[in-house]
Amino acid sequence: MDLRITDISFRDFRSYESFHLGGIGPLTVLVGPNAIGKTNVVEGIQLLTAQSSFRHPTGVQLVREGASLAQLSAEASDGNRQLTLGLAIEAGKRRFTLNGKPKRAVDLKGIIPSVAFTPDDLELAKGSMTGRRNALDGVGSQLSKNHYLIRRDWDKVLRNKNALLKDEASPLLIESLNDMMVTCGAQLVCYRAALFEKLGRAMASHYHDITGGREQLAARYAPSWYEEGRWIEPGVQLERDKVREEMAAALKSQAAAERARRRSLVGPHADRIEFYVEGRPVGIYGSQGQQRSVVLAFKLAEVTLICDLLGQKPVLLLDDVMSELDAQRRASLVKFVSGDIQTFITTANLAYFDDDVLAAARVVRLPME
Ligand SMILES: Nc1ncnc2c1ncn2[C@@H]1O[C@H](COP(=O)(O)OP(=O)(O)OP(=O)(O)O)[C@@H](O)[C@H]1O
Repeated sequence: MDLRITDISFRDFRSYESFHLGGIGPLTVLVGPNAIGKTNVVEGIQLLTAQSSFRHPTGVQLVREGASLAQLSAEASDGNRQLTLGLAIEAGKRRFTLNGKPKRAVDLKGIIPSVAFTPDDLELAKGSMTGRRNALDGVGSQLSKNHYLIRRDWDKVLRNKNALLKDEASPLLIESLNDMMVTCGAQLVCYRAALFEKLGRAMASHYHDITGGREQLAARYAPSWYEEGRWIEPGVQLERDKVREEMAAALKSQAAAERARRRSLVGPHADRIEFYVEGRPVGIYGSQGQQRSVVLAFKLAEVTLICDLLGQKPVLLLDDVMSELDAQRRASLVKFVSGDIQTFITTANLAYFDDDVLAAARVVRLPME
């Protein structure tokens, strides 16, 4: 059996002085009026499981106003094993623990992964490429520590290079960073490409199901140095040495342009990701419904990949998305949820749920008495 959360408690976290939910089963629906703290619960679970929050808060924002230390914990069990994930936030710093022992965030990745789906994710189909790249790396970070670490290293080297370009440092000094850019950048591109190949295939399959087989989705990824319109061919595996060569050549040829624009133009921060529905980019040509189906397919693919690659089902966190989906897409999501994935759903309105879903769920009304 997979690890499942059985119990969560917060102290001085966000709006909660204290919060406890025990005896947690497969499906929990948190219902309550606006601003009552539904999303805060989901965010707490995401912080404990994915060691990050979709809101990207500072440490200070997570601690209840007026308090100095926030404490969060989750008990999980697979029937045999029992473990406790802990997080303390104080003076802006986060300290994670596993069974009371201090751990780095990176060492907890994948123990109980989670997939969050929030209204902000609806931007994935039509919003900026940055959002798509971050979403892809978010998936990769849960699946592999190395992906997480290399993205972190890449961000650091990119920041350094951009600072030099902004300060109009000498070309020699700027170029001295390029070796490091190539080492991290090529590695990240290779990780992304391998992951995207799997994610894209799973997305296409979910999209097919969501649309009842009426429409086809193709997900495409290209490193920043590919010319417009060129994508990595489906099924092709990138070779790291070749990617390194290509990136080094692109850095060389773009060096003057980078100096002129005073920012870095070559590297994973400028990779392109596009979703095509019926052969057209969905962000530009797609209907709202098609865009929502793409995002739903992305999220379901994320769950599928985590199950397949980690052998551990993730916790699914659905924050207020039922109201954003029409009946058919809600049905796809619910069908998936019923497939044994532990799920937490927040909503202001139970009318979005069918009776059989509610019958299978534990409905928690906030504020709790
Ligand atoms: N650090 C903090 N200290 C105290 N209160 C906080 C803190 N951070 C957030 N809050 C409060 O938490 C509340 C928002 O909670 P949350 O986002 O969980 O609401 P929600 O129930 O999901 O609402 P909606 O249905 O509108 O999305 C707000 O009243 C906000 O002021």
